[in-house]
Amino acid sequence: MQQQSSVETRSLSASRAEMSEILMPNDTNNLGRALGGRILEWMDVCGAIAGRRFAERQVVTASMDHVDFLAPIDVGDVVTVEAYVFDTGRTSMDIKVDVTAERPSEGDRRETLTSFFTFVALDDDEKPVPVPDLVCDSQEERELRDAALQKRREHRAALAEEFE
Ligand SMILES: CC(=O)SCCNC(=O)CCNC(=O)[C@H](O)C(C)(C)COP(=O)(O)OP(=O)(O)OC[C@H]1O[C@@H](n2cnc3c(N)ncnc32)[C@H](O)[C@@H]1OP(=O)(O)O
Repeated sequence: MQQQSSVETRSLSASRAEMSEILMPNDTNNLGRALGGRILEWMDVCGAIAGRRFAERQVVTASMDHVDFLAPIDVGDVVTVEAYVFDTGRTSMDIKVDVTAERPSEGDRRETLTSFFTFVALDDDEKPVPVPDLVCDSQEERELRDAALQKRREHRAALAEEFE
């Protein structure tokens, strides 16, 4: 009889999260541009949703990588945050979070920043608990996973070079 594996798995798609906001005056600095902290908050929330969908547990942010704000986001822009799990440890999940901004009337959509978060799943006693293994069932999922692994490697190598 064939032995069944008891390792729980979950697909990358199961983790995907997306949220959009209109950048309001309350979210801006005195130049009418996005407050960096507000964007980081939305990234943290979207990343946590991806982690909770994947782990089906409460999660906490353990870390986030360096962030570069590549382009301004102006009041009235539609800000979209997207996140997915691209790697897993025993109790931790690495999550890529991308932010784009757009003026629908102008038909543009700008990449404004990306970062990589680590979230840890917690059990009912708020202790780290194992997460499912990530599986990529489709070509699209494999490409998303590989793109995230590659981009994080590049980010970290560039940072290491900068601080040498
Ligand atoms: C200040 C704030 O408000 S931060 C925002 C909200 N976040 C929080 O409140 C989380 C506060 N931190 C914590 O509760 C704990 O440090 C935890 C849950 C993240 C980790 O707990 P620990 O007791 O260190 O657990 P443990 O050593 O077993 O590590 C658990 C996992 O977390 C990972 N981990 C722990 N610290 C970090 C870190 N700084 N960066 C990335 N991963 C980390 C470990 O590598 C391990 O992963 P693995 O199981 O996949 O191998």
